[in-house]
Amino acid sequence: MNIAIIGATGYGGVEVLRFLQHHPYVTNCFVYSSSQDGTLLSDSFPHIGEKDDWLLQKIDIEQIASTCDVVFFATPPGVSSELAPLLIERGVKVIDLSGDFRLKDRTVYEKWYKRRTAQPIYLQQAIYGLTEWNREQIKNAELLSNPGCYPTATLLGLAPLVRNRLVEEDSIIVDAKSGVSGAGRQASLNTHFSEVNENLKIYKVNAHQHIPEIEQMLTDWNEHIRPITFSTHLVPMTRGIMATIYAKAKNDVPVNHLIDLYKTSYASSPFVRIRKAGQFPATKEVYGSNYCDIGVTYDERTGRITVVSVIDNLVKGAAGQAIQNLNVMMGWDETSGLLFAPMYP
Ligand SMILES: NC(=O)C1=CN([C@@H]2O[C@H](COP(=O)(O)OP(=O)(O)OC[C@H]3O[C@@H](n4cnc5c(N)ncnc54)[C@H](OP(=O)(O)O)[C@@H]3O)[C@@H](O)[C@H]2O)C=CC1
Ligand SMILES: CC(=O)N[C@@H](CCC(=O)OP(=O)(O)O)C(=O)O
Repeated sequence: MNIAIIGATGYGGVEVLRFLQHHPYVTNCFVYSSSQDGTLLSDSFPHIGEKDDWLLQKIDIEQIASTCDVVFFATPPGVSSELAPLLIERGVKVIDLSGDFRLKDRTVYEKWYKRRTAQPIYLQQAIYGLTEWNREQIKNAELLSNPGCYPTATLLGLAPLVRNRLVEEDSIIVDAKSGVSGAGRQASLNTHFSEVNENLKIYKVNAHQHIPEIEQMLTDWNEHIRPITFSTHLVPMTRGIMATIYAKAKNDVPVNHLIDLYKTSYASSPFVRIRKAGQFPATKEVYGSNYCDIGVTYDERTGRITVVSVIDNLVKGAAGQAIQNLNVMMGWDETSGLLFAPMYP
């Protein structure tokens, strides 16, 4: 199988290549760039090593469609909504890491992303790739919309509670933190060293573009869910997301029941690991891996459940989940090319 990566000079794209170069069913990866064609990808990223195939090529839809079976987009908003339809029309499967096809309602996308949406026909065709909860649909996807990093951590943490209607529908609060690689490779004032180092910042308060993506999935699971409070913070670390989630339980629920529920919910999901009672995951415990680790508890005093969900934003939150989805789309073992332990410390 031949794969194309558009946006390979970015953090998400080069992570896709890092995993695919050792994938058992992928023969070749070709890399494309809108600004650096003619140069070697290893000039930008020496860590991946040199290979002639990784000469960055101009984005030429006909050439890509005649060479590749699947195309990954790891590009900023607005790129895949233009280019992906041209590939789909030519019979090529697309896996999009951007938010262009995630929101089904055009007006919601335009409000939160402040830009024009993709064509409605493709929004309807796109399958949302939260692998653990959408495998049946993903199997038949031609256009796969990979979830955002914060939504992945948040939705995996909330799914057992919301799907089983255990929490008050208007009580969900998510306090989320991300490492700086979540903002991509492009330098900016907000992400340069002196702004981030020894600092902790809240940003996009009540205005983060991942709010409607999370609510869309939650209301699919339980139509009574009300708008959530969702806050994002930038932390002086390179990788990692921690979503700390609070919700009011409808009834008292012993911690051991909660843990059993989470373990049962994810029994067939090799990349979700549930901590024992009283234990909570840290971002380093998933660093560089495709795992989502979850800890959960109940506070009898307040009647609230606390869930802590951690991922590596570039792996389970982007490239790793995208490859997990490729595996499901192709009927391969879901873990192909992805089963390795996190790096620690
Ligand atoms: N970073 C993260 O943790 C996550 C990112 N995402 C999403 O994945 C996508 C990629 O993110 P990330 O890798 O971090 O971003 P980066 O900024 O690191 O990389 C994006 C790449 O897109 C390419 N690009 C820019 N403009 C265009 C264009 N007009 N046409 C084609 N290619 C273009 C650039 O490469 P070149 O100039 O060579 O073409 C650039 O290297 C984004 O949509 C992001 O929101 C999703 C989940 C997590
Ligand atoms: C730390 C940081 O800045 N993170 C980014 C994640 C953006 C992202 O992944 O964007 P889409 O999912 O919308 O494509 C943010 O909070 O906007």
